[in-house]
Amino acid sequence: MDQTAPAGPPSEILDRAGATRPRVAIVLFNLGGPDRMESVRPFLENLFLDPAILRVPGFVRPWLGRFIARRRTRAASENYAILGGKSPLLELTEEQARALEAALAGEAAEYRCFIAMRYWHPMSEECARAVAAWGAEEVLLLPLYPQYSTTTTGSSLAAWAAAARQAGLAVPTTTLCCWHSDPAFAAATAAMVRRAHDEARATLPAAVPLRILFSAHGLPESIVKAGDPYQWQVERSVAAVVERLGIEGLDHVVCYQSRVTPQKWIGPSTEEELERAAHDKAAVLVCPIAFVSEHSETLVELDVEYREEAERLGVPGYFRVPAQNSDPDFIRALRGLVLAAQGGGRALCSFAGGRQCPKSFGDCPHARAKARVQEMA
Ligand SMILES: C=CC1=C(C)c2cc3[nH]c(cc4nc(cc5[nH]c(cc1n2)c(C)c5CCC(=O)O)C(CCC(=O)O)=C4C)c(C)c3C=C
Ligand SMILES: [Fe+2]
Ligand SMILES: [Fe+2]
Repeated sequence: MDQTAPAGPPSEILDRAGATRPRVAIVLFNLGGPDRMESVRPFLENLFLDPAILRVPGFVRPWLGRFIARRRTRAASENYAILGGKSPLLELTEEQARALEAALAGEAAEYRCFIAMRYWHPMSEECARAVAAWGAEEVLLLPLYPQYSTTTTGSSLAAWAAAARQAGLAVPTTTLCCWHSDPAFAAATAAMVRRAHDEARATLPAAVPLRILFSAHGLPESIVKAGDPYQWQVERSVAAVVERLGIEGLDHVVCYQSRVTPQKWIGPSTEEELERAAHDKAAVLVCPIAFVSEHSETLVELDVEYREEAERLGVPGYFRVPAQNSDPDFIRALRGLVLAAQGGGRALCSFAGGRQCPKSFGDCPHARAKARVQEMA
């Protein structure tokens, strides 16, 4: 993806009244994914060499990270082969970027979205150079992870800080660390859940109960015990969506998918919840709650692997809520987050220069968790 922009001086950007408009770069973070089959192994190496992911002493990491990546390559390659030989994550993020720019057109600032993937291109270095070349006067860091984890947002922000320094990018920077309970995000997600719930209900016999499995990416339990706020924030997101749904007696549960290492991960696992649903003779509606784009863990793990498992177990129905992608209500929610951050009305957490998280974003125990990750690096 070519993020380079013709770099004109900021003063060339005028609003309708002829006044200058400040240039604000919005940096969208996501994990990234391989762009062809040959990239699967180096992508996995980047992932498992990250100290935020593989928490072992630094002298072991290069060897162990490459070893785990090599062992994981086959299973991951099979998944990307199902998706046509690459991850769709970059294209979907580019669509989100263009949709968000369109939603912000006509505002008092000139907004442009840039993408920084953590483990495959375009990564932070390339992105920071493009932001500098564009002549950004302000930067807003917006992770496409609603919940903060040291393994995702924390790792991306650390990579960005190093890349921005290297690119000589020294402009005021605001960080939107997490938006797990943002009312517009919750409302957009609830609307998607409701549509899928109604469709599922319409195809099921009245006697068959329907249970919503809010399925989030899992984490090793040790990371949560070390202070990572992710699980707590996932629970907050689910509570906000369920409240918005307002369905009395809604049968729902939070569960965790995508375990990839042998340690103990947080639970219950999505597989365990499929077993429970089979036992209870309940159909399931699976709602991804920590991903806002489709990718291998939704399109393969949820749509192929867990679906087959549900059939094998005799779960009487298996349905899925799509990821947000460029859903207009979701893009409007992102727009609201950007404007609130720029307006200073809901200035952010400790990452935003020591200011407190606003109440609507909940507690923000990130700084402590972040410090621990840096100690391990
Ligand atoms: C110890 C390993 C991993 C942790 C911890 C982890 C956390 C985590 N990941 C996401 C979101 C995504 N993960 C994706 C791919 C992916 N993740 C891991 C491992 C860990 N993730 C691997 C090995 C892979 C590669 C795919 C595979 O081998 O199965 C992706 C992108 C996938 C794509 O198709 O592009 C996303 C997105 C979250 C939200 C999270 C913790 C909060
Ligand atoms: Fe992951
Ligand atoms: Fe925060």
